[in-house]
Order: sequence, then structure tokens, then C-alpha cells
Amino acid sequence: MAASASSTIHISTKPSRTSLSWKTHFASSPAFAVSPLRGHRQYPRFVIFAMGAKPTVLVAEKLGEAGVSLLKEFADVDCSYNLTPEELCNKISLCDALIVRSGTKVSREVFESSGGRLKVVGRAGVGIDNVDLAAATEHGCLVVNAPTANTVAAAEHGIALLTAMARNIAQADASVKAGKWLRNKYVGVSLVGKTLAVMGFGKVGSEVARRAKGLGMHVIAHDPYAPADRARAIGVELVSFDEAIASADFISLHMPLTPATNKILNDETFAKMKKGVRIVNVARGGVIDEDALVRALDAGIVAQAALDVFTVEPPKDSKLVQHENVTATPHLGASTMEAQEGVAIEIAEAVVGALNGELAATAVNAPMVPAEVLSELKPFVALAEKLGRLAVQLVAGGSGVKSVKVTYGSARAPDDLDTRLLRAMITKGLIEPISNAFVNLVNADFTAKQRGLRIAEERFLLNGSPESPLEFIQVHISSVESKFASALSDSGEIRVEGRVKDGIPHLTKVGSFEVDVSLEGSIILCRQVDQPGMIGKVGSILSEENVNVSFMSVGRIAPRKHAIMAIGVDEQPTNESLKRIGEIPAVEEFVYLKI
Ligand SMILES: NC(=O)c1ccc[n+]([C@@H]2O[C@H](COP(=O)([O-])OP(=O)(O)OC[C@H]3O[C@@H](n4cnc5c(N)ncnc54)[C@H](O)[C@@H]3O)[C@@H](O)[C@H]2O)c1
Ligand SMILES: O=C(O)[C@H](O)COP(=O)(O)O
Repeated sequence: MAASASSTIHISTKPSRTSLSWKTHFASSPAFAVSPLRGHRQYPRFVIFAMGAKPTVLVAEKLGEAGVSLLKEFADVDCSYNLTPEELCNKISLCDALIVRSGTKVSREVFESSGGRLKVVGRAGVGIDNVDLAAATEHGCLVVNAPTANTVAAAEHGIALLTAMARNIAQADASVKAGKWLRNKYVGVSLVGKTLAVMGFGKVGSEVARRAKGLGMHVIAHDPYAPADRARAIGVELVSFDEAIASADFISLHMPLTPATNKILNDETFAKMKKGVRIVNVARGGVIDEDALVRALDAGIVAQAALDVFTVEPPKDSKLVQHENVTATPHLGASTMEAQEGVAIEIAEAVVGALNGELAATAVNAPMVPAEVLSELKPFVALAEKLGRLAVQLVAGGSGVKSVKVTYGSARAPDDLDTRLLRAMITKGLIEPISNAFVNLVNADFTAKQRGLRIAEERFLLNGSPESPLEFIQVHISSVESKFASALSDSGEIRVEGRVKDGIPHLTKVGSFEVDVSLEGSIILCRQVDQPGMIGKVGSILSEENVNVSFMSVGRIAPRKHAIMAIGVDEQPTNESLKRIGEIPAVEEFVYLKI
């Protein structure tokens, strides 16, 4: 760290106050208050909507009443079901949030058609395979889901399919209704003592395992990412994929659909199973190669299958659903009254919270920052963005920024400072003034990467009490020219430093000069030959135009040598006034910066 020999005088002309608006800023003003929601985490808020400007939420699939009512307290709610993809694309530019279940494809076209208005997609359920997450992130749209409220419903449906399949309930019911009485045909198989392989030992899988044990089954599970002690706690042994499928009498699928699980049950894996195995799928249709399943059923390798989910829904492959050894339900796993009310409330709260700028606990495409970390970093978030915004305006040309280093000065241990939020806000400050991009926590890293902007972070460990998470933030931009040469540090990079004082972000260093100016309104930076009367000369030019000076600070290397004057102004001075400031004989260079 370059030590500065400069000294600082600062003159405050009026008390300062932070009053900020979306897109990045925290607001505590009652004008932005929202009705309290049950169980809401008290995150600092990034306000999107001011009082009076109600957001519009499009609910594109049936959502439990409790959730709709909750949404209506805060937003205009448009419940339009069964939209075609074209209708959805047409409507979406009028919506701030979209809520779907698994039946709506939220494709790239949807994000592109939204014209940047869509800020949140809420998936009222677990699986987000119907949402194009990459496109959402690129468009700065947060995706949240409701991952817990339908777990038990899905597990109960899995068990219902397992028992119904073993006893031919669906087929027998259909035959009785058709006037038949086929007692010999529908002899079933028993569950007790049989081996059930649970594939995917997450929320649903573990609930299925627990219930199957209650039915007297021997339960094993395969899940490369599940902790063995969680399985052990409910008496389940975790085994390899091959061991699971080779030893199971019943296989129940509970993994997400990912590139790794796509068609994980196929000709090759069916061939490794016990002849007469029975399969339940309440996860996702795509984890089974459906053509291969038909072949395995025809060959008797698979005796029966009970399927709630299909590769394409509703399923087009009639050979599979019409197969006499297949029991099919129309994706009903989450469809109980209780689960749907729970999911509706869970997603409504997440969407309203996200529209209020709270970082949703169930965010799928944004880093989750714990509430306590957030509240600590709150004052530094505005500082981070302002420093980025200031630094980029000092670049001559403004668009050749490729390499940025951020230094965090902190007395905290290096692993005790989560800087993702700060980095995102610095990125926002760096990019937004020189582009029409909208940058937020969701898309900051992506947008930086897209623009070839490399942001390196370093910690500067300070002595002293680690009560505050940070002492200062420095933003360095290397390999660029500056329109204000004094902003260049000894090593030739643009450098600005800021600190938080009494909760207000301050600019505390420009290049090697120490200053102290509150980061509000706009700033004029002047380099001058240090001499009496300079403050008065600049002040009187501004006052002639009724431009209010909010803060003024002079940093100098030594008396009567070069000094930097940082002047905070509430209004934008005219070009004429700025020209006159530049013409003061002692002024060597100056720059006007909007924060
Ligand atoms: N039919 C329905 O209506 C319904 C309802 C709820 C959930 N689901 C689906 O059920 C599935 C599970 O949901 P959940 O809430 O239990 O999710 P979860 O994330 O809690 O559990 C999924 C588990 O799968 C594991 N897994 C990932 N890749 C795996 C692999 N290659 N092999 C084995 N295991 C793997 C994960 O480690 C995790 O433990 C999801 O696909 C979800 O969409 C369907
Ligand atoms: O992933 C899920 O949550 C389930 O598949 C439920 O989907 P659904 O909300 O469309 O019933």
C-alpha cells in the first residue's frame, strides 16, 4: 500500500444524508414500506418499486389461494392460465414477476421478450428444469423456487405408486369398472422384506425411504452427494449406482434432471437390473430413456413401472403409457391441497421479497448471502457501487477497462469477509455508466465476464479491532489513461478509496491524494497550486448559479505545492461554470463526476 504524505482539510457545508433509490441502494424510508410477510427475513432492501408504483405479477399456472391473496397485498396480480408460448411472450413485457409450476416453459424468448422488465421468476415447486436459468441470469432476472412445501406430498405419491403398482390397483380398478372380475389376473407382489433402491437421497428420497422402512422394506440408496450419516440415521445404506440397481426389487427415482442424470436408466442400465424389477418415477421423466423402458417392459426385465412424470408432458409416447404393466399419473406428486397451499405461500413470499430487493433465501441463480453478513455489509454496499462509478468516470475514453483490482482493508481474518455482494456492486458501478447494461447481484459476474472485465480482489489485513467488517475499499483500474492525471497512483493506475463514516460513504483518496468528501450528488475534483482564496473562487462561481456545495475537502502534498480540492455539489453545474472553474489560473486540471 502506498503511504500518502498528504494532509486533509474538510469543510462540511450541510449535514449529509443518504437518500437513494433502486437500482442498488438500500432504503429505509417508510415510503418504500411493504406489508410485513410471515417469517420474512430482515435483509437490507434493494428497492425496486416506490410507493404507488405497484408491480405486476403474472401467475401463469394455478396457484393456491393463500399465495394469490398474499401477492395481491403488494402487486397487481394477473392470473392467466394455459397461455401459449406466444401469448406468454406478448404479456411478459408488462410484468415484473412471473410465477409458474412445471407446466410452463420459461424459455430464453420469454426473457428476451420482457424488454428487461421481468425481474423475478418464481417456480412454485422444486424443479427448475422448465426455466432457462442461463437466460435468466444473463437478463439479470432472479429465479426463486419453493423447495420444501411439496416434499411430503411427492414422497406420499411415490409410496402410493409403489403400493398401487405392487397390487395392480389401477389395472384392477379399470377392469372392475369395465364389468370384469379378474381375481387371478391381478395377483400382486408383497413389499415386506423386498429391497428398495432410492436413487437420489435428498428431501423426497429420504422421506420415501423413511416410509418404505415402515412398510418393512430393506432400503438402500444411491446419491453421490448425500452425507452417509444422514442415511445411517434412518437406517439406510448408501451404495454405488451399480450395486443399487443390481440388488433392487424396486427402484424409486428421486434425483433432479441434470446432464448427468439424463436417461440414466437406459438399455445398458436396465440390462444390469434384476429380472422383474419394478420402477417408480416421481422425479423427472427425462431420467429414464422411455423407449428403452418400453423394450425392458416387453422383455420382462422390468415387470412394472409407475410413472408420474414424462419426458414430454403430457406424454406423446402412447406405447409407454398404454403398456399394461405401466401405471401413470399426470404429474400429481405435488398435488395435494396442503402442498399447494404451502407452495403458494412459500413462492408468494419469495417473489414479494425479491421484488422488494431482498435477497431470497431460495434464490436459484444468485449467491445466497446470510442475513447477518448482509446487515453488516449494508453501509459498504453503496460505497462499493459509488467507488466503481467514480473510478470508471476517471478513465479517459471510458470503455477500455479490462483489469480492475479491488482491495478490502479489514482487520477481519481473510476468510471472515464475504465480498460477493461488494464485488457485484463495484461491477455495477463500473459497467453501468459506460453501457446500457442493467447489473445486479444475479448477473454481475456474468456481465463482467461478457465484457472481458477481470476483477481481482485482495485483502489488506489491518491491525486493530475487527468490529467493523471493513475499514476501506480501494478500486484500482490498471492499463488505462485518466482524464484526471492526479487520480493515477504512483504505480500508474487509477485509484480511488472510500470509507464509511457515520453510515455515509465517503471518498477518502484519489490517486495519492487524501480527500474527504461525502459521496452524494456529484463531485468536482480540481488539482491546483495550493494558495489562499481557491475555495472562495470556486465557491463563488458555483453560488452564482445557485449550485449548492454539500461538502468540500482539500488534500495536499505540502503547503503551497499541489493540492486536490474535492467539492460535492447537489445540482449539476452548467458547462459554462465548469469552464470558468477550469480557467482559474491556479487550477491545473479538473473533472466533474456524477455519482
Ligand atoms: N412429481 C412431482 O410432482 C415432484 C414433486 C417434488 C419433487 N419432484 C422432483 O423430485 C426430485 C427430487 O426433489 P427433492 O426435493 O428431493 O430434491 P433434492 O435436491 O432435495 O434431492 C435431490 C437429490 O438428488 C441427488 N442427486 C443429484 N445427482 C444425482 C445422481 N446423479 N445420482 C443420484 N442422486 C443424485 C442430490 O444429491 C440430492 O440429494 C426433483 O427432480 C424434483 O423436481 C417431483
Ligand atoms: O418439481 C416439483 O416441484 C414438482 O415436479 C411439482 O411440479 P408442479 O408444481 O408442476 O406440480
